Amino acid sequence: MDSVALWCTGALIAGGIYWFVCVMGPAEQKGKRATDISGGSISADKVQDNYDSYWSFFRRPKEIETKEKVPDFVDTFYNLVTDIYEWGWGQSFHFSPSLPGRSDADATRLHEEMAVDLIRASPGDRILDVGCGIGGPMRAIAAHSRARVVGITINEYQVDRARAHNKKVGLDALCEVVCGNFLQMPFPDASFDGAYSIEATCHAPRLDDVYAEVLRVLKPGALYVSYEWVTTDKYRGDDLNHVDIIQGIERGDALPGLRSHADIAATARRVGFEVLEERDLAAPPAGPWWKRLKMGRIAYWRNHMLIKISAALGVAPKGTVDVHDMLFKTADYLTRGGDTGIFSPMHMILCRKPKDSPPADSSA
Ligand SMILES: C=C(CC[C@@H](C)[C@H]1CC[C@H]2C3=CC[C@H]4[C@H](C)[C@@H](O)CC[C@]4(C)[C@H]3CC[C@]12C)C(C)C
Ligand SMILES: C[S@@+](CC[C@H](N)C(=O)[O-])C[C@H]1O[C@@H](n2cnc3c(N)ncnc32)[C@H](O)[C@@H]1O
Repeated sequence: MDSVALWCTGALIAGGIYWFVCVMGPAEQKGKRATDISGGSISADKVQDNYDSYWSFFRRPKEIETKEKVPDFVDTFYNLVTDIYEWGWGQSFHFSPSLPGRSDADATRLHEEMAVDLIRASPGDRILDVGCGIGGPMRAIAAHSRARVVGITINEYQVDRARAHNKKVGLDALCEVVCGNFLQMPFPDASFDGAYSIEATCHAPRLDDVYAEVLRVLKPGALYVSYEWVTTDKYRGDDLNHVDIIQGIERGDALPGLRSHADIAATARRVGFEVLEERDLAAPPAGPWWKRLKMGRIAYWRNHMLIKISAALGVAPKGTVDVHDMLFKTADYLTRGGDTGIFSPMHMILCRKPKDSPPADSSA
């Protein structure tokens, strides 16, 4: 073998090792690899059909999409994206302000701990996580506060992932996960000492419905904090660029319609909460939450190639390439939402259930 051939063989072997160890191996989250990407609870041969039916929700005029259909559409979305999120982002499916000199993992954890500090959870309290994903926030919050956390998600696949992670890190005694709809929760009235929702209630077709359910299951005097996805006061409905960005965010994130920051406190009061504080956690001097999205562009391209190869080899389900492509475009809309300042994923509202709150009307 001459020296050129030897060189090429060496380079190929080194490249292959790099590929498997650095690229296929540790993605954002240890334990998830490109080869593990599935369609959640959807069988591999149905992923493409489900992706197509996800899009049909947006192709029809809004009026004929009833609010009853939204939870199923959201469930389909999370079957399609959960593995890609976990692989490419981590176990917490939300944003956080970037913190100079701190890692993304630290920024994420501090943003989660702030939620549970705001509701003043103590060891032994029973706290509700409304829309818990695969439980990244739940585990950080249980470890930080020693409160018992019960999470609810509409997506069965997320329940399995969350339970597996809880067990793996020895937090299954503090963390419980339930599959259900947060618009009709399977919990008795006044059964929680506090509640939080992190970037989840934006999926509710009517915010009143989820806030009223949270109010029902809280004990009188208990606190609830929510990080809401909203349009800010910079958003102009007559600016075509603004409308394009917001519609792009809605399509790529399974949102039945983004709400204005001005609607959040009004809704909380309407259902019976006292509003203690309201603040956009993305407002200056907070570091840009979208910085992490911008910096990920090279990694997205690498991910795209990996998914294409996996799909071509029949390892990843057909349709995964389209799902990844949709997320790639969504990252751009979200970044534009951040750059223009017309969108915030962390409009924080802190509420209290009044001490003298009457019991929910069970005859209604
Ligand atoms: C709260 C919600 C989800 C917020 C974020 C966790 C996700 C929003 C957009 C997602 C992503 C976009 C680009 C993907 C990239 C192309 C891929 O290679 C790796 C995963 C992404 C980075 C992915 C990760 C999660 C998001 C940032 C919504 C749904 C209400
Ligand atoms: C973007 S994820 C955020 C998850 C989690 N809060 C986190 O930060 O990691 C939104 C979550 O809301 C859940 N969700 C959306 N609509 C729901 C509904 N109607 N009932 C229950 N969960 C719902 C999704 O299943 C998902 O777990």
